[in-house]
Amino acid sequence: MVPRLSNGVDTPLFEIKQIPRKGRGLVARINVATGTRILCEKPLLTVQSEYTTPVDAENMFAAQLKALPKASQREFLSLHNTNPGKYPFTGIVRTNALPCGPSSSVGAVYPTICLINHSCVPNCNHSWNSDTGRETIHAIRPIEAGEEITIAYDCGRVSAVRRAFLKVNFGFDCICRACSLPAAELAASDARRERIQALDDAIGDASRMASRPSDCLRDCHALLQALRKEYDGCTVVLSARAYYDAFQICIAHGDEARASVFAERAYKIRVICEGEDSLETQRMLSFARNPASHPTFGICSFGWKRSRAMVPKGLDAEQFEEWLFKMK
Ligand SMILES: C[S@@+](CC[C@H](N)C(=O)[O-])C[C@H]1O[C@@H](n2cnc3c(N)ncnc32)[C@H](O)[C@@H]1O
Repeated sequence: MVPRLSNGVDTPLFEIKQIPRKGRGLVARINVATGTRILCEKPLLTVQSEYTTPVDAENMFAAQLKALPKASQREFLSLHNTNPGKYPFTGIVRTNALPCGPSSSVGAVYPTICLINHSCVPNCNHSWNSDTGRETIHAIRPIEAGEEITIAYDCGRVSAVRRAFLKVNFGFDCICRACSLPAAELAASDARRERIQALDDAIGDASRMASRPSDCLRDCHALLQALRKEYDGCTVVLSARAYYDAFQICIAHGDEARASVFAERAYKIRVICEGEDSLETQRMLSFARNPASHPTFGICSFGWKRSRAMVPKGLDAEQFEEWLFKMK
């Protein structure tokens, strides 16, 4: 089967194929460039995370399904179910629903996106665009013709944690490239993910940001390096978050110059991972253009006060990074 894209592009980017030990999946038909929007889909069904009883949940899904056109009902019923039995609709939802945003309690089921298998080192990013009410899939590195298209269903913790999460929430044992690494390499990957988590926690400490901003900025630098190594140089949305953290540290201390560079970098990553029409992408662009519009401008101090025009010129790449992250 060769689906056509619904966004006006007439080149079929992928086909649906059987993938060994994973059921169906999407495979690239042609080479796909980083940042390409591969899919953009409306939900078939949306799901609140909490229902009072399993029967309530099943009845709710049945009612939503009944209201759909016949073709959509067939699409929903053809989706994989790791938990068939007494509550078939709930089983399909549990196997397939993706959250509508990173911390949303609402999930959604899609006709084609739900055929994309998981990888702990995915080549695509999935994101919910609340403006358009659609889920989008973007390539976060070049994908070769014949390669499987993958997304991460989880948020990338150490192997034991994410594997347990995938088992409990999606009902499968992950066989992706990262989970199949030899023991020593898996341990190294886990150590990097532990470090990523520890750095992220340290950067999120507001009192440290106020009292030791240079340390926080250096943690952002270390976090970005760890992400690059762990995710094989892919453009991951976690890097956009790290740049936005760096932006917030600088702007809280009055430095519009560094803040504008960090927001510009966060913007460019969001364009790749989510597209120009994502609200978060647009938010980063507005901060790149006017960092002082951020509500925390100067909230900690004006100790780093520097206008946007004071971004240094004529430095080589290494010198610029040293300036940007206050390495000296
Ligand atoms: C959302 S569905 C993806 C499409 C599915 N393969 C199909 O045939 O319709 C999720 C299911 O795909 C399989 N799957 C996805 N990613 C996998 C992975 N990394 N390792 C093993 N199985 C995977 C599991 O059976 C999982 O429950």
